[in-house]
Amino acid sequence: MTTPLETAVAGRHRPRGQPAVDFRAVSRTYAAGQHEVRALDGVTVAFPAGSWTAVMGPSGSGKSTLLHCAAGLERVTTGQVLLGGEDITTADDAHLTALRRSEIGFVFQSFNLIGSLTAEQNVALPLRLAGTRPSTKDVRAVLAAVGLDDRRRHRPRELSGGQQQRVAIARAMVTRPRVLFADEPTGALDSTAARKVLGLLRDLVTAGQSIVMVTHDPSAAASADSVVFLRDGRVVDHAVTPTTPEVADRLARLKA
Ligand SMILES: Nc1ncnc2c1ncn2[C@@H]1O[C@H](COP(=O)(O)OP(=O)(O)OP(=O)(O)O)[C@@H](O)[C@H]1O
Repeated sequence: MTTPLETAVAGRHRPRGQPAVDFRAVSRTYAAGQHEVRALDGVTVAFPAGSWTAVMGPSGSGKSTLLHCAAGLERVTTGQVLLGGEDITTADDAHLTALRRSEIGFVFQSFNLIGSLTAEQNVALPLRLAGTRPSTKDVRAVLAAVGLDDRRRHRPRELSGGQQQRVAIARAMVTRPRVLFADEPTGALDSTAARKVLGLLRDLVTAGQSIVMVTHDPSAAASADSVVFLRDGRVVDHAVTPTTPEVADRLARLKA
């Protein structure tokens, strides 16, 4: 029998051997007065499909920039970013917008739900923005998949932080994205709610979803399949299924 989570993930982007996101010699610089800040400095890294990768590093190491470049929210200065094998660095703005709507889901630390809309209406929003008439069945299925079927008429203020983040994950998943990007998804949650959100992300990966997550929290990173460490805009370390103390230790060494 297909579980609600498997239905939410769908077979559209099941792993086909190629990375979900592939960075090839990517640099991103920003002008800062007379100077130039090199937020990403020749990053070559592949984020495997059907896998959950955490990105860690000291403050200012380029984590958010990497996530934004991967999700097509920001353009790279040099190098290539391939999303499901397609080079998005050459895409024009219209194509990039279309890709963002259909191929990418984004979850933020602060949930970013619309306060005047119910959970159901928030989840339906990406479909409306994409010009599709949302099917009540699809919206309910994805809310059921995150365990919030009984909260669909609630507005964000009537939900706990953890429930709001699960609505945000449902909203990101409703378009069945190739990659789910998460920027500190547990940063605003207490440890119980954080564990539940991390458990949900694990269930999504088990159902075939690709996830790239930025976090400062070693225990959140240890929930992922692998961890990529950045320092000064460069990939400097990589760990596969590390424990929380191993992640904390490697991070401490980067900050030393
Ligand atoms: N729009 C911008 N204009 C100028 N400099 C920027 C801009 N965005 C980021 N930077 C700089 O690029 C570098 C990397 O920033 P980024 O936000 O990617 O780091 P981060 O690892 O996500 O940091 P944090 O953990 O503090 O969120 C920093 O030096 C930052 O000041």
